Amino acid sequence: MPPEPRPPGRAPIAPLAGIAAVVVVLGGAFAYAGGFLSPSRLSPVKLVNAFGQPASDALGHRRNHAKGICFTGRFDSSGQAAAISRAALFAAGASAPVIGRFNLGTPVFASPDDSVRVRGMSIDIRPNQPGEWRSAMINAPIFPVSTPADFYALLLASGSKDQGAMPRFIAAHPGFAPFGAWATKGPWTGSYAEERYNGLNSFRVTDQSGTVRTVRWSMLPAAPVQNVDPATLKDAAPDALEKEITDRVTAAPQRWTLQFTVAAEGDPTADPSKPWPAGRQTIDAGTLVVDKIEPEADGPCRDINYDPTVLPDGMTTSDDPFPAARSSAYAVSFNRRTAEAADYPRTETYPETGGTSQ
Ligand code: HEM
Repeated sequence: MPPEPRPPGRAPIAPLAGIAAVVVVLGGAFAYAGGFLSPSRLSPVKLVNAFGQPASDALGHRRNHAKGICFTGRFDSSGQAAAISRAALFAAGASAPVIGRFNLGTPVFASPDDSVRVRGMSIDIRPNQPGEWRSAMINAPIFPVSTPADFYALLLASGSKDQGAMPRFIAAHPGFAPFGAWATKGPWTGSYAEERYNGLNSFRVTDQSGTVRTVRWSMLPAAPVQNVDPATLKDAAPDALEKEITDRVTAAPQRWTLQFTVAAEGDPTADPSKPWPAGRQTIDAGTLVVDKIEPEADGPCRDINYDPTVLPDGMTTSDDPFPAARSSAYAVSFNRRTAEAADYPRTETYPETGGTSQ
């Protein structure tokens, strides 16, 4: 049936008002999500901005852990973690390719290798089936703060020109002391290959029967650890760590054991600044084998976002608030650096990622 003709002079107000209402609601939702309606709320944009603006020659790089080098290899499961997680990559005999990145915990891309205390390892395990797992770990044994809000306060204090800002932060956050002690008095190594990398955040794993446990994990190096005087690192070239790991892996693959630690009742699972008591159950889940190093500019890790919430079936986030905060902050950093890709051009396209993976 054809529609009845509308009486002359009467505009279709109701449909237009409906569209306007939808636009207002959507605009409000975006403003809320962007933090414009609550300027005091900690947003991912504020967190990322707190790392500071990159120098012009650092555009296109990560907003933290900006300096790094790519590796590829594989993860060979021991089968032992199948007892706590049904994730396919932990099944006995499973093996999956890995794209990873050794990195330094600094927003300053041009930092000399000896000047940065925190070293990181990022892994993206990609089985040939659903079940990808990404993790970004550091060599510190504990995190400096308890909450994302305290991390924001730490970034503001450490970036402040006010000489008193850090002492005031430390006085107001006594939980910072163990990290401070590690950072100032802990041992140094002369190689990415000799570091133990710790996930620090707590996650939950679910086994085949549906039982849920809370875990943290670490990568334990197979290479013998030789502690060095940091003063000797100062005499080395600014990119000495990158050259050393390239030479070492060219000579022989390097290995780490992925070890899970299972929380007991009452352990502080929501606070990565607090270690769990010694003697907790540990499970050696398998071996990470690193067999190739590539410069980041043309390497397969450059365009990966090592978002810690990319988890396979059999692993989920826990009551630890950091992974969600990290996920949203990493997305902001990823979006900025990929939008600046022209400032950090590739010299070739990496076939596996096509240069556009996330
Ligand atoms: C709220 C807390 C945190 C914030 C805001 C934050 C922020 C960031 C940002 C913006 C990046 C760059 C991401 C990219 O462009 O892809 C990054 C990278 C990284 N972060 Fe965090 N981070 C936090 C906590 C942590 C924790 C707890 C760890 C270790 C346990 C960690 C380890 C790393 C590592 C290893 C990388 C390098 C990842 C890569 O190779 O792409 N971060 N972080």
